[in-house]
Amino acid sequence: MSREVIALAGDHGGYDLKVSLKEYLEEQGFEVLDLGCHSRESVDYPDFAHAMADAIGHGKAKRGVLVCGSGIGISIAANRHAHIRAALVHDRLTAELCRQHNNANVVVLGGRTTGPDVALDCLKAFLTTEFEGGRHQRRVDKMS
Ligand SMILES: O=C(CO)[C@H](O)[C@H](O)[C@H](O)COP(=O)(O)O
Repeated sequence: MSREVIALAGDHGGYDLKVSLKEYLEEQGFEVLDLGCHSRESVDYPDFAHAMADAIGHGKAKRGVLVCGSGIGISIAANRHAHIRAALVHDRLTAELCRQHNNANVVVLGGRTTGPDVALDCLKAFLTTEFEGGRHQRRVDKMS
């Protein structure tokens, strides 16, 4: 059986967190499409948000994880793409809700704002929580 591909990208502010999330995803058996960045050297977060949107838009992955310093800039950039529903989350509850109510296809974390243990908990919730559909589907449909 083929492994699910999870796309992963972020800027220098999220680099350390990206490394630990990548390790977790690989341990869990996911194939990680690492879109960079690949060091702590300063880069521009929109480049990585757009790379994520391209990867999902071209069917290379269905779900993705973005990280920057706060998670804010990279969320704004990613959500400029109509097919992306990127949710900046800060705890398990917001990570669950972004799936249950918003059918988020990208979870966003802040490497300078969220500790690694909480970030990992958010990622686990994002990966395992189903969209509830129903009234939420109607609202998601109205976004596009
Ligand atoms: O986009 C952001 C804030 O909205 C991210 O946190 C960036 O990682 C941050 O702006 C980068 O800042 P730096 O001073 O260039 O490291």
